Amino acid sequence: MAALAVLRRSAPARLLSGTLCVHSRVLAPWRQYQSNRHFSNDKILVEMDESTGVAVMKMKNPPVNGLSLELLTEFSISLEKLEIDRGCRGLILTSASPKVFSAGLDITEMCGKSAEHYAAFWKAVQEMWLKLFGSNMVTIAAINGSSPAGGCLMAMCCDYRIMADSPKYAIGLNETQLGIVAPFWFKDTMTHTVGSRVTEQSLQLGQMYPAPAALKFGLVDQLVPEDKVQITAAAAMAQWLSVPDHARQITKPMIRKPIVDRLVKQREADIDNFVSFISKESIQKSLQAYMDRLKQKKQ
Ligand SMILES: CC/C=C\CCC/C=C/C(=O)SCCNC(=O)CCNC(=O)[C@H](O)C(C)(C)COP(=O)(O)OP(=O)(O)OC[C@H]1O[C@@H](n2cnc3c(N)ncnc32)[C@H](O)[C@@H]1OP(=O)(O)O
Repeated sequence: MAALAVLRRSAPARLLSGTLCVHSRVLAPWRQYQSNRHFSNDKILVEMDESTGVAVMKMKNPPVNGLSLELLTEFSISLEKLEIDRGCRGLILTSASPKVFSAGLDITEMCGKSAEHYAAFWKAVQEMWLKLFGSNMVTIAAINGSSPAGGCLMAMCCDYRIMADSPKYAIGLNETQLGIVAPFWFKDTMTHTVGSRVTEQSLQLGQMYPAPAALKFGLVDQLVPEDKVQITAAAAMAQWLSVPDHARQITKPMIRKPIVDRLVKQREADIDNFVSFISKESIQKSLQAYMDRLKQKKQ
């Protein structure tokens, strides 16, 4: 059975093998899911349209879709299920909460916890990135609200980004504003999306771009009225899926595999680096002060 699976694995799956070895389309796992082709965990809701082969994945971690360990774990499991399903060709990633796509990493996961917890958390962040950035499927981010830091990272992992056209919503890698540093693979993802010059400036300043500015820099590909984000994502997906899968799936890793491999080669060192950085007293103080500022903003 395992040998058969290897034989039937698609070429791109082999190209991305290593940590990303789940991309064969040899199973029919919808039989494992509910018959209505919806499946849901606490933090992730997936609706699969069998007629189009498109899955819509909604993050649902109110109030701001903080990327907690639980959400990240459920995300990776759900994505893996879709990845091995031959009937699923495209993924639209969006938020179940109005106004926020994702507030990025859940800061409470990085404050006042043990080294073991930080290591497990960071491994889950890496896993999310490896799976989403390395996906064989067409991936479209339907950004229906603000999307700082880890939220921006998730959107940038996708092949195409559609954002709600409102200056109220901003997107960017704002880590330096928190006194922390976007790791090299966040930086690589942004460079891949908008190029070196914009990335250099954005990362140093921790710049958040209102939607119209994000469009100008190519951080997002399209702006549409808020109530048209989902339907536009579906239309864009249909266009992407009009390209034969095999050709598109061989093309995508030509660009992405070297970026993926950089992290794969140094995953453990990257985890150690994160744990040692985030455990520093000065960094803990910065994060705590940032959380206090977020809370004060409301008063
Ligand atoms: C070596 C490498 C080292 C480190 C690398 C680490 C990389 C880190 C990546 C990250 O993603 S860090 C997270 C950065 N995220 C942010 O800065 C976003 C902060 N949040 C906001 O800007 C806003 O909340 C918003 C997303 C724009 C939404 O605004 P809104 O007005 O709708 O909500 P409000 O601000 O009132 O927040 C509601 C509630 O949620 C709490 N909150 C917000 N963001 C986070 C978060 N990222 N993690 C945890 N909690 C968060 C906020 O405090 C409020 O809580 P309260 O109701 O209890 O007051």
